[in-house]
Amino acid sequence: MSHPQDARRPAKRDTAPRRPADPLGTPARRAALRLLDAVLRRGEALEAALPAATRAVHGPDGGLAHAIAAEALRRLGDLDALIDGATRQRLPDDAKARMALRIALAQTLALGTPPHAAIATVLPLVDGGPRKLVHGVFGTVMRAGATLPEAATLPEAVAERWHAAWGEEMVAAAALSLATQPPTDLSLADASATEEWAGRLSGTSLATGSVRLASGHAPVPELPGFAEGGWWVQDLSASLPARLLADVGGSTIDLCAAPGGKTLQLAASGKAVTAVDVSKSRLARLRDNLTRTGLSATVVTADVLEWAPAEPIDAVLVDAPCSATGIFRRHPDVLYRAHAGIVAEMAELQARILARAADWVRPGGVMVFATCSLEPEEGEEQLDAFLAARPDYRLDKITDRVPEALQVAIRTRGDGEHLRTLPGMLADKGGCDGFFIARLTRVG
Ligand SMILES: C[S@@+](CC[C@H](N)C(=O)[O-])C[C@H]1O[C@@H](n2cnc3c(N)ncnc32)[C@H](O)[C@@H]1O
Repeated sequence: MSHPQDARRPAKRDTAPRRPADPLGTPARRAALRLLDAVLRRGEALEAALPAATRAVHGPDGGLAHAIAAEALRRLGDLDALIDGATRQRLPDDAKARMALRIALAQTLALGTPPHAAIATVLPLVDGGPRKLVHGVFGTVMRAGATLPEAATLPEAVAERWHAAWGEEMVAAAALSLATQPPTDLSLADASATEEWAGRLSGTSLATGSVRLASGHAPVPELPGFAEGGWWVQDLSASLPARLLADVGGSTIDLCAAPGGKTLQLAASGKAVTAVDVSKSRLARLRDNLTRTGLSATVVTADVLEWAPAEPIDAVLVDAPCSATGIFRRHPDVLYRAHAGIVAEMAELQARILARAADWVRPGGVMVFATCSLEPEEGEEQLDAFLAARPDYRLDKITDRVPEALQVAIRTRGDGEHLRTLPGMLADKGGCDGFFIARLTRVG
């Protein structure tokens, strides 16, 4: 509604200096800058920051911005070493000039963008600022014929943490896999058709019910079988928790279920599954996945710290929220967000969820606990604390339930076993995500 006095007011002059229109290609780089800023300064997840950061760009530019930001994060340590080697005074970590250089160099050195296109599209990001410096440093790095090392440099804090937990070899394997585009694993709705799907998709199979596609395949929705719901994307490691429940009948609750990779697996094996998650948006993706695959599950939107089933249950899968450092190959942003404080916070939440879920299982029933984390606090130490607090639970032996390709991940603890997948496992076949998984039976 207009104000009655509007007519008498002089029109407000826009005195803010106008930015010249961006040249072609720059909006994608501006969006990449917003993404890096969201992850590195505000600690947001790259995927969560995408909608806001790419709102102003069109068509394939959103995908390009995502690819540039992900590659810059994957290679951040290496790019920064090149930048620091070409500047007399160290640029602050969050300086716009450093961000612009990371974006330009990630494109030329990792994505194959010609240098003149990479720098021309990035310079407008520092208009009215250190344009000359950015141009000069980029030129120096290019003239020196810089290339990226075979293994990526991990953030120092992460390398130290993992060195202390898993040793030098694991850190070297993680650095190598960070530099490599991971393959895509698919879980199949019909495990008996594994060979057929491997053939149709030109993939290989490392385990029944799973097909691996080398990186560089067509976009997922365009692959044969996506529309008809024959499979869904899920790393081989992530398929292990549901495999451990294959022989357990009766009612199964998939706790922290969205977007539903494990719910689909459980439903495909014929189980009556209740999928519980607190996130409405992630559950919407779970519902879409159920519709696409023609599988069914009861879906509950609830906070598991408040919700409880009406009756004792036969099996529960707790795929608990965690730091997600085990999936750094696909989500390199976790390496910059999951600091020690987050790990401790997540470990505490997991302990609370486990304690609740443990009370719902009937004697003789089974609980599987899983996290996609490479932090012992969210795996081995969590299991130790649980077993110390709950003498009514026993850690099961799992060898018979684990596909041969991943038996290398089985570790013994007392009379039982758990799974610890690490970077470096299956390295010659494309590797696997980092997971901790334990199966426990309620004996009391
Ligand atoms: C590791 S992800 C689950 C992945 C899923 N199981 C799959 O296979 O696709 C963890 C999930 O826990 C959910 N979550 C976190 N805190 C929760 C809570 N208090 N109650 C219910 N769900 C929660 C998150 O929304 C997230 O979807």
